[in-house]
Amino acid sequence: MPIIQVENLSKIFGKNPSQAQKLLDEGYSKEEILQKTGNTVGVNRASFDVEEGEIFVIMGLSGSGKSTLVRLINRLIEPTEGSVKINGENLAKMNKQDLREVRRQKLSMVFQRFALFPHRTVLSNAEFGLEVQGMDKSKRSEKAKEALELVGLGSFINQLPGQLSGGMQQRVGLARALANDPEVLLMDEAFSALDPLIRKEMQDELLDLQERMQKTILFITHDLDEALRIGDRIALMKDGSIVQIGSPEDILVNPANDYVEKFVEDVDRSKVLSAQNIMKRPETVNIEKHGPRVALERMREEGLSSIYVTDRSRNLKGYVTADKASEAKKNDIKDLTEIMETDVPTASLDTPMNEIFDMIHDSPVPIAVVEDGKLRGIIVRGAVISALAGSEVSINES
Ligand SMILES: Nc1ncnc2c1ncn2[C@@H]1O[C@H](COP(=O)(O)OP(=O)(O)OP(=O)(O)O)[C@@H](O)[C@H]1O
Repeated sequence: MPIIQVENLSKIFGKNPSQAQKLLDEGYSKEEILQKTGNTVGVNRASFDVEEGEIFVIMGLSGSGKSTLVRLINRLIEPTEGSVKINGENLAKMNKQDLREVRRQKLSMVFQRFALFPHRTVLSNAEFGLEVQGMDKSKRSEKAKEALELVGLGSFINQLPGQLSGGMQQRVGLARALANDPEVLLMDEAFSALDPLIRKEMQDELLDLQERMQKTILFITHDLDEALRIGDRIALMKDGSIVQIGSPEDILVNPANDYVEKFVEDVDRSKVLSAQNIMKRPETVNIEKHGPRVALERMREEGLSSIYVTDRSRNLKGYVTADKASEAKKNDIKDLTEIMETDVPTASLDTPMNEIFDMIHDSPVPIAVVEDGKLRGIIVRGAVISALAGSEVSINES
């Protein structure tokens, strides 16, 4: 079961939310609704699941509804419509006591401005959530120390926040949330106040932490690069609605509409896309069955100047060029092995685009994408160029 289930969730601020929702459903825009009714659309019928152990990013420009959505998820505000379930339990049905328990044990917030107490030590700040829960001193110290170790602050526990850099302060905030050992970390623009280099460092650290601890993380950001970098999946919001949910690659390669397309136009694709996103189904000949004559025919039919050679189980053996095949045919050579090149340019499914770009530059043949020795696809020059340029690319798996 997904750990968070959001269904048809709406929040409209103002005096007549149900009238506004009706207009929204009829297709009026957020702006028109504000003009007509004076109500503001916060979130409009959002639906998604967050699976255990994933980093789910909610991404959108300022005012698109991210914070409202997070506040609905921990029920700091009440929805106009729809539901939020945590581990299958409907938040709307919980009393205050249950809700407090959920916030404590299941969802921990990490904030943008760290929310640290300046006169408390790092350790005491990290203990804060546990202190509020009434955990005794020695136990909470132990847990807070563990969390501080995890974020690399083990030797700073007696410092005051003011003695630490911004990045380190953010780690204290993160340690405080981790000390609670929540099922889900809610991170609302958690890295937005950090300068770019530190921010990147924190992103790496979060990914690393995630790998070690398999936490479920709901991460809010207005920064597309950040979203693409850390998200397993991203929900892209505009005017309160989710316009697309998908992996970073999905969003780049198959933008759902003009808005998303425009949005991702300037992204450095070389960092996000990998071989599997741009490979296509290869034409091949079978080393056990075919000779130079068949290879040549196939290349002529498909307009290729070379063709990959595999065995019956698709293990990659090499390639032959049209020139060699035609010469072999003339000289009545029957065996592909005699004319086959075995020095093949290969990539794996997750080889990043920038490496492929470098490889394809001086490669006489398309790059072979290989997994466990088997040929999974090929990458032609044009696909690399058009993917980098952001135009349509075809995704084909063999
Ligand atoms: N308490 C409120 N009363 C009225 N309108 C609100 C309230 N809170 C948010 N809104 C409106 O709801 C919309 C979504 O705001 P929200 O803060 O969720 O966006 P956001 O994507 O988090 O933006 P930011 O990145 O600037 O925080 C905005 O139009 C905002 O003006």
